[in-house]
Amino acid sequence: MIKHITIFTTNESNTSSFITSLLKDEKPEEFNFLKGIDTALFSKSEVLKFIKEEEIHDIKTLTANTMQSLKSMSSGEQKRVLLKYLLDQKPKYIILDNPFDNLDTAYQTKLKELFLEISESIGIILICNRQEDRLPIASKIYKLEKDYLKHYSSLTEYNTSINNQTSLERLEIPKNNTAINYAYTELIRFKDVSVSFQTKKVLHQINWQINKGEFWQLIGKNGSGKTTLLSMITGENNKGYGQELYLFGQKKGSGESIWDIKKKIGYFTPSLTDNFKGNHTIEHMVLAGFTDAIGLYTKPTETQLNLTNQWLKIAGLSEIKNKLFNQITRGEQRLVMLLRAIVKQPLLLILDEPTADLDDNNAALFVSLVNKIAKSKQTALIFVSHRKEPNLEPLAIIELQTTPNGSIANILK
Ligand SMILES: Nc1ncnc2c1ncn2[C@@H]1O[C@H](COP(=O)(O)OP(=O)(O)OP(=O)(O)O)[C@@H](O)[C@H]1O
Repeated sequence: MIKHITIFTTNESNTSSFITSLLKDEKPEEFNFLKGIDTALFSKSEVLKFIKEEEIHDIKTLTANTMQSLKSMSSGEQKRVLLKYLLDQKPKYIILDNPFDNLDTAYQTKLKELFLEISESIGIILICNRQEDRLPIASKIYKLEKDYLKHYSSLTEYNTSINNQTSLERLEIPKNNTAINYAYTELIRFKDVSVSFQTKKVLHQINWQINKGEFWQLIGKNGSGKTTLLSMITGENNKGYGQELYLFGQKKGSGESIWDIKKKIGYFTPSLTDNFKGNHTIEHMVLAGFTDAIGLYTKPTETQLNLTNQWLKIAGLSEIKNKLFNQITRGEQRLVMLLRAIVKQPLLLILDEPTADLDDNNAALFVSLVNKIAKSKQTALIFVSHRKEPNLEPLAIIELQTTPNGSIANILK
């Protein structure tokens, strides 16, 4: 008989080593039934494996039917081609590692239906750290506590075991008197900006103005152009040349320095965490945000030390500030990276799917810190997310809506 299993994880769980153990010959006892059985893995790490294979060995497995490279696909598109490939292999079991992360809500709904449909013939081992991601098919429920699997007899029993701790200390956001002095209201302005890649039209006549201290949420389906839009602000994309794109008052391509722009922007996306080997202390990681360096190479000023410690206190990380980055949990790492991006008090802070792969508790903590930063009005924010994060309080929403000519922008306030 096919088994369907749900394993709830938190950011304290050793999820990746647990998944590796499921695929090895020596499995946790409860999973011995997988021995010798074809088992597929649907996860972000598998996408990365195929990207590497394509880049290093020029092997196009997931993208065999397209000219486009896997790396240049949007994160949602990458997950779609991976799932199609895996299901074509007709596995007996499939491990779904946080399958709904990075996917738009319409596709999440479609996927849930698909998983229910395939569950007739394929066993599903769902690993998820958000409650809303569970599927109504599990015959067994576990929670992975570090490396230990704890069994629950029902979902109700699991639910009552969770303790929610979501508030941050009621402390004031520190003000950095050495932050960039900027006298104007307008930070960024797109006027009828369009972008295409070869024949693919991605953005169509975008009009969007971001003013000082505003809190924006950016939403839109997978592939609608959110990352492309952000990359035009951060300077990683030169499609803005010759168009009416104004970054901090300067027209794109009018001789502005990319370093000057970067100084005014804080940027965070979860994959940035991978750039850090983790052998710096938390305090040093945050301090290094003043210079955007990986480690701390210059002696910090008294003001920088002071600000860093105030931020650590707000995020509740003061007591562990001397721990190494690789010794703390994923949720704590995420908060540290947020502090690192905010500590210099940039004019604009971009958070690209910052809560992906956080558990409910840590996502709520992260969101409450973001709301706090937004309320201080010292920094404008753009928060990209597919999930409806409860309690997120943006001032306005910009939605990219796909059309055959590329996505148009709808401003929802
Ligand atoms: N260098 C490139 N070459 C070809 N197509 C590209 C390139 N970069 C992006 N695209 C395409 O542009 C479209 C927009 O991609 P983008 O990553 O901006 O979407 P997104 O809204 O961020 O998606 P997601 O929510 O899935 O992350 C996608 O269809 C993508 O495949």
